[in-house]
Amino acid sequence: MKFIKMHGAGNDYVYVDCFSQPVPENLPELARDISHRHFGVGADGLILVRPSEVADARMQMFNADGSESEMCGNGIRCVAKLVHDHGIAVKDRLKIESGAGVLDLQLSVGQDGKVDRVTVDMGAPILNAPDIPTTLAPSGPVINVPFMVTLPTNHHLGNAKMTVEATCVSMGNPHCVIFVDRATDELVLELGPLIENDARFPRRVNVEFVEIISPTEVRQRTWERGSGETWACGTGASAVCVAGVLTGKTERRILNHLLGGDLILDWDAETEHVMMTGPATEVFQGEWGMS
Ligand SMILES: N[C@@H](CCC[C@H](N)C(=O)O)C(=O)O
Repeated sequence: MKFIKMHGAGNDYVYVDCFSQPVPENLPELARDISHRHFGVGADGLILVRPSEVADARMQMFNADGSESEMCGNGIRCVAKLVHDHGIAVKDRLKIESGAGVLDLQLSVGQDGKVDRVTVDMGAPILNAPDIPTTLAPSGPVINVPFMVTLPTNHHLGNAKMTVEATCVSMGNPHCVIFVDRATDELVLELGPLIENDARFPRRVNVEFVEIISPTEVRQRTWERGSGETWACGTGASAVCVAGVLTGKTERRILNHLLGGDLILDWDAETEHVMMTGPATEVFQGEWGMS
């Protein structure tokens, strides 16, 4: 199986072009094996680029633990680059089908004729609690809702309880945004997995810890459902843009600094759609097979 390793702001996936070869079998198992940082290629997950009946291509994505997600913001920018640079559809506007519907993408082509940046119309956020889904409210939006987490008994702080404020947004996939003074390792690496797997999120959740730098600039660290800490999350950055406006902390257009690079987000007041702009990079190509 031929593959292409790509990343968007350091959020790295193994991409498989299923226009030129058959769709591989046992996808959850393949995602786990190929994503392994020591025994595989190493990635945050696996993304298939498949033919679509309604768009230029269809993206199907799996996290590193083999679970399938509806949508990947950094991934869809790389899918657009792959579709353009590898000759599947050489256009500067593309439609890509995902679990969150068919999205419109505007490609920016560098001097070498290859795509270097992509703007994605991420669509309108979903704010109704049962649709996110979360049980933090019976219905309606979840904004700054106190959320108590009990640390495990073997934790160095003991069986302590911590309360954070959760603002929940779905961008096709579920996100819990928590504004903090400092996004420390302790918060991201210890609270992240507890919140991801909390019963109040019936389909688990992606967790964003966000520092406000100014009303137009934030810094984000992400604990992703199914992959752990990643260096960026495009749907998460979009959810943060929406959460910042809902909580009155930021304006509609923000610059978001993530561990692996920057994204620009704009929650359009007229369309209610979130526009996300960021880089897409091809790292290398390879072949995966049993020898
Ligand atoms: N990194 C992605 C999101 C990938 C899927 C996520 N872990 C989930 O399970 O929903 C992004 O850039 O959006």
